Amino acid sequence: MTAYLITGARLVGGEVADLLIGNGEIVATGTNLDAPADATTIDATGLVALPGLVDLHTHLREPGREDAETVFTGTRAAAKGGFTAVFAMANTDPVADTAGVVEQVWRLGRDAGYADVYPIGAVTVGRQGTQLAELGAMADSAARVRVFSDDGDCVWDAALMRRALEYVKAFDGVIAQHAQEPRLTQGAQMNEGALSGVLGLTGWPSVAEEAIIARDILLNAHVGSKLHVCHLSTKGSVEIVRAAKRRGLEVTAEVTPHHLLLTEDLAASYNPVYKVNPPLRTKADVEAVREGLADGTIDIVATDHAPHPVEDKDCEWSAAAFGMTGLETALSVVQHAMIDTKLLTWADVADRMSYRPAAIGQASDHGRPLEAGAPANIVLYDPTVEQTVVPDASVSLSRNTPFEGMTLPGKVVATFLRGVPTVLNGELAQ
Ligand SMILES: NC(=O)N[C@@H](CC(=O)O)C(=O)O
Ligand SMILES: [Zn+2]
Ligand SMILES: [Zn+2]
Repeated sequence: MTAYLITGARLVGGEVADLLIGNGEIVATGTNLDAPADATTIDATGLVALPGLVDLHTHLREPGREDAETVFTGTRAAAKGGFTAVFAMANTDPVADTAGVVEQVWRLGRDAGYADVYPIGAVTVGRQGTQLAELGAMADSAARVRVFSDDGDCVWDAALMRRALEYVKAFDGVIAQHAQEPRLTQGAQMNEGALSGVLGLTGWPSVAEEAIIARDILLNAHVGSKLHVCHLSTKGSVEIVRAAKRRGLEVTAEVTPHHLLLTEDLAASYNPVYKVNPPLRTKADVEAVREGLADGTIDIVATDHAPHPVEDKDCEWSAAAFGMTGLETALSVVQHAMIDTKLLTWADVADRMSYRPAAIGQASDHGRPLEAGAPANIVLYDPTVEQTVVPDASVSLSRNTPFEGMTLPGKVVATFLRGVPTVLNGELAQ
């Protein structure tokens, strides 16, 4: 295994240091390190060194929709975005609701070698919302599932949600909820407000998200388990989570890069690339989720990378699939929305995109400070360059990025997974 000496990197605490990598680990950090003669030196002057990013919410689409993405292509996109671990959502075909399917996804990730894949198990059989899936069998499987979600759909039945929260206590699992009250969002196409009226598109009201979040926080307080809120998108949701945390109630929450940057106005184009669940909201909501992420109310950024093939997006708005890709652009969007606005520091970004998602998902090899003895999961990032987003430059199988044509700051220069480069000089290494 090649040893690497990374020189002159800026660590998240602000200090400039060298990092020596060998045998999959960080051997030493500091200056004038004693590198073996055959070590490959990487000049990281001017680059930020972050712990490998961890995405708690990725759609890899395999099995079933290999025309949109596979574990191989999705983890390549992850590596290009600086991620060393991704949690793969269960809304595949077949649904990841058994030990067999989650083990298959886990193995595909291991064989691809671009990022560690942690399968998320479905909460209910077939994500149908009626009967609990084999949560214990998935937890005990080789994939060691700890995060469960019916994402794409809400676990709407309060009794079932309660039982799921109770059940996962046995193995310290967490239920990640897609908070969407189905009766309030029937046929919903975009954020509900003045604009949805003008555009003639059925609205998805904020209260449909907030009502489920409030209910689940209370349910979880009642049973004493672990609740995680997926892709929180409204000002009211931030206020509910903030109040719950003040009261000492256990809940964690995520926001996507697109909800940190984009607003519902984009729907006026009727271009389905901007159609996503939950929908893009208002400027006030964007400001609130930024503040929530800055003050720790929202724990993490998660991409909700949701690749779709052209035929599912290149159609009339109401017929198009919900979802946007996001792995390759996540760090640049976070720099633009949160660092360049002085709302977060690089140390905060390490916290929101590596330490905390790894802790919530119990990915113990990941989310560790860049110190001697830690697995060498590292991203080297150049915050000084700018790039214009070109969908065809993506290594994902899908092209549905809402950031097309935007010029965003930053570039991932290198990604290391346990000491092996998955990205070098800004390109996939293998
Ligand atoms: N976010 C989306 O708009 N779509 C996701 C499902 C989901 O995350 O709810 C998908 O699987 O395509
Ligand atoms: Zn969802
Ligand atoms: Zn999702």
